[in-house]
Amino acid sequence: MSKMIAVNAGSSTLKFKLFEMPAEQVLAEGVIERIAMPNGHVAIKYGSGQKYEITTDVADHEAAIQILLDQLLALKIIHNYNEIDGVGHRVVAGGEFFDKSVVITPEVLKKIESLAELAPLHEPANVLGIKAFQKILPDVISVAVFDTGFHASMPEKNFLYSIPYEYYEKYQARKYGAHGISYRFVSQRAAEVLQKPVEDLKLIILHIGAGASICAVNHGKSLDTSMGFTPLTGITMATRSGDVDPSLLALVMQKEGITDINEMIEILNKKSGLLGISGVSADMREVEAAQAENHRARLAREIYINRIVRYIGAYLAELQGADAIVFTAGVGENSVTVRKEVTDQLGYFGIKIDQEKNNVRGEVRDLSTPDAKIKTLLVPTNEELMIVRDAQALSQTK
Ligand SMILES: Nc1ncnc2c1ncn2[C@@H]1O[C@H](COP(=O)(O)OP(=O)(O)O)[C@@H](O)[C@H]1O
Ligand SMILES: CC(=O)OP(=O)(O)O
Ligand SMILES: [Mg+2]
Repeated sequence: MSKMIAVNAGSSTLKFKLFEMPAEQVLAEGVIERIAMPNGHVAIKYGSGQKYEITTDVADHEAAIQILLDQLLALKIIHNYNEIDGVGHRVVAGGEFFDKSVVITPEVLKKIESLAELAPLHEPANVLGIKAFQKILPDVISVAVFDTGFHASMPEKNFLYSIPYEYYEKYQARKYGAHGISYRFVSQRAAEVLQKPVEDLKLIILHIGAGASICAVNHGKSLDTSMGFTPLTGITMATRSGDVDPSLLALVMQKEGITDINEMIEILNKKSGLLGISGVSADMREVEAAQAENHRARLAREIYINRIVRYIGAYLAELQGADAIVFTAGVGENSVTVRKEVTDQLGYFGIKIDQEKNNVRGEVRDLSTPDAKIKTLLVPTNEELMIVRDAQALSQTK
């Protein structure tokens, strides 16, 4: 028996689960959310039902990692870091270099650091997490589990952009997608709910959190996904723009006196999406609360819903139908109204949910009406379980 921890740094959150392995028993789990936003929040469950919760501003991911390390000891979840026998880290971008989970050696870490431009909001936080744990546990196995790995199955016609081919050959300029750890978990869990082998299913999974993307999963494999070279494109997100016409950037830069393209891309990453449209918040809960009186908050939600509907339509065409659409991640698991408003627009395809069944948060559930042609499922994601399983498997081969 051993204790292994899974560390999952998202754009607005740091999540962790400490497992007893190989039993996969969760000894403690927690989330530090609203990182770099007002009213950050820390919630940790541990022991026999104990809870630790505080509201405190969390400046950045470095501060979040420090809170995690401090609370592991302060709450006596462990008495000494040496009780941890292995660490698994979510790493968002593996490029074309990593299509599978790997043990983090100094060379691997260097390679991950060099891929930062493929996930500018995430990779630096992932690297911080890796280094922080390596510092306190230098002799313990540490494993990287990549978000892009699941999308290695995408065919060329889907991952290539319609730009000169030589850019792909020279710079691997292509779509990589993200949220693959989540898609791997959710597609398997959805297959269990549908009581069919995943190989027999066509699924459209909506991973909608602060970062948000959609994946067309054909026979258990990623066929296409909405995020691109970086996790910036696709649908509207908390602070990210999703798809925009790049020509627009030249105009905005010229008018606003922005001379550095990276500054412009940072605006698309950090000041756009729900935040940029509504001017209220990046947090869907606050945008929802404001929409009754605030036109721009309402508009932000309408655009958010529209982009999801648009991609579902595209993926229904690409997959030539689907067995189910599946909601997951922060918004997908918790927002009854987003699920309602998305599915309300998909009746044409035979997607129909029961509003009573939909009145739920964070539980596995089939939301469909009996006459729905395509099912709608709610499947909470569990990226940490996927991470720890890979860490455990690699620790056996070490
Ligand atoms: N009850 C809720 N209603 C609507 N949105 C919610 C609710 N609870 C959480 N969220 C949204 O979930 C998002 C966080 O999603 P999550 O997947 O945990 O984050 P990350 O993308 O950082 O991994 C936040 O932007 C928050 O607005
Ligand atoms: C890739 C990505 O956007 O991740 P998250 O949703 O965790 O921010
Ligand atoms: Mg996430």
